[in-house]
Amino acid sequence: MSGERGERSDRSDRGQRPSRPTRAERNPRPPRSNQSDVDYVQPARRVAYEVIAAVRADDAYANLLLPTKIQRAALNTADAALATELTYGTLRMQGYYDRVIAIAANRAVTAIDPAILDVLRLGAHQLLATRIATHAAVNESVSLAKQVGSRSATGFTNGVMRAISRVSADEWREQVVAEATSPDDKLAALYSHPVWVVRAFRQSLLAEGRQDELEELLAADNEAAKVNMVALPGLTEPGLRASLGELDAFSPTGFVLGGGDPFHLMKEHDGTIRVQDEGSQLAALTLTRARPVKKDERWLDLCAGPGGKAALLAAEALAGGAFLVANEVVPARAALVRNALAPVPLDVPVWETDGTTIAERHADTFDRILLDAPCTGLGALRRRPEARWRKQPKDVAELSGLQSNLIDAALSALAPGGILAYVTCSPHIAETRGIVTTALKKWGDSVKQLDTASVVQSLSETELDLAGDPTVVQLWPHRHGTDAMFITLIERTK
Ligand SMILES: C[S@@+](CC[C@H](N)C(=O)[O-])C[C@H]1O[C@@H](n2cnc3c(N)ncnc32)[C@H](O)[C@@H]1O
Repeated sequence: MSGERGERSDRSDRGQRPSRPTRAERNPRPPRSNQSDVDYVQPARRVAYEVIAAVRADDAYANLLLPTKIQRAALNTADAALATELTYGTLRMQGYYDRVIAIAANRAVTAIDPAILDVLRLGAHQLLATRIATHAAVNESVSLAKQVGSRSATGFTNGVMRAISRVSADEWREQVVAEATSPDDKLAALYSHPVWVVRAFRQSLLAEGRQDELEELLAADNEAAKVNMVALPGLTEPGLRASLGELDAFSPTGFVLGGGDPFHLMKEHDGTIRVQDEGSQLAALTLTRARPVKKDERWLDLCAGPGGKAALLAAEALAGGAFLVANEVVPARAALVRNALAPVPLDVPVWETDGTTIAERHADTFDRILLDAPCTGLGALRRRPEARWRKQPKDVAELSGLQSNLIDAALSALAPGGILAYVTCSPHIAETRGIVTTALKKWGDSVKQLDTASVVQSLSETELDLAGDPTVVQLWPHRHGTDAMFITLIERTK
């Protein structure tokens, strides 16, 4: 598609470091009353396009870049919601839309100019998953193509968009399924996940005897996550959660925000309420409430950045009379931990050491350790729309080496009788049960797994539907409405 690789408009954004406004932002086109004006791109669509392009070209994170773009473009509430839906919807369903585009364009998507492919992905989303009028979706996609591609790209975009619009969403699903190369490829296509992720999820569900839930799980990843918040226990009024939203089904500290800007609320309450997934709250509380806290216990959050769980641990340590240390190897993330801890009136040192070396100076020291391990994040795909396309099987292999070293270090740093909570926001077997099995083998009768399911059930507001071996708890978006957090408690016996 050489003719489409022409001059691009100013795409100076660099994703994670949004700094200079783009030319379009500096000189926004005023809305025109003439709908047939093919140059006009509605600001919400432009913002969505710019984020999608920055995610592809600059490895930007949509959840960080989008709010900045929305603010710069001064979008009103309705347009901000539209830009968010278009961005997240397009990025999540990118794998599916690429299959549709390949059929409609009669060429592999790898043969399409990436900037034009972004235009087509955004256009396909509008045609197949929104109520946006066909003419608006087609015309504005062509306008965008004109601005980011060459003259011939305009005709190409027009042709592909019209081809997509001629067939209903249901018929497209049939065509895409007909081209799938295997049953797993069919699931990957329909639910827009990479095949290796589909297989990894099946393995995780299989470990619980719940493999029949696979399609439900894949579908749940494509739903927008609710805004879940934590109210730090002991630092907020008991009735606050109910006054701000709906109480969480399981977490005794959480609620689903009823409306309004969560960050504004967070400021208003001096950081004692903050955005936090319900599963993350359960993970932190599983450690702090596994058994009654004795005064002066020593706690460690080994991989604390950006500090969401550290803040909850600190509130619980304050209530129980324990000491807490937080550790985070990346200095910028350690700064975020300090910010997260600021609302809790407890002196929490924040160390910046490599967690794998923690036992060199602090062996046999801590009564409770949270190891919320660096992981692929495959359990949080609802909230990180592009993550599924960015992660690769090799990431699992790399991370599992680090996870094994961290769990060993954490077990060495536990005092005899102390408890480790090993947690990941990934359900991948290699990052969860695999890591734990290896550590248990290595440590023999010096450690034992605890009945983690009983601990989680005992602190939960209502009973959770948990399956399989009770020494591990796997939460799921489709079953619990949480991220797919994995939690297990291990006690050091000697
Ligand atoms: C899953 S995140 C922790 C999330 C955190 N518990 C929270 O709730 O906000 C894992 C963290 O581990 C950090 N990390 C990675 N390797 C590490 C190491 N060797 N030692 C300590 N921290 C590490 C990462 O920078 C990342 O901030």
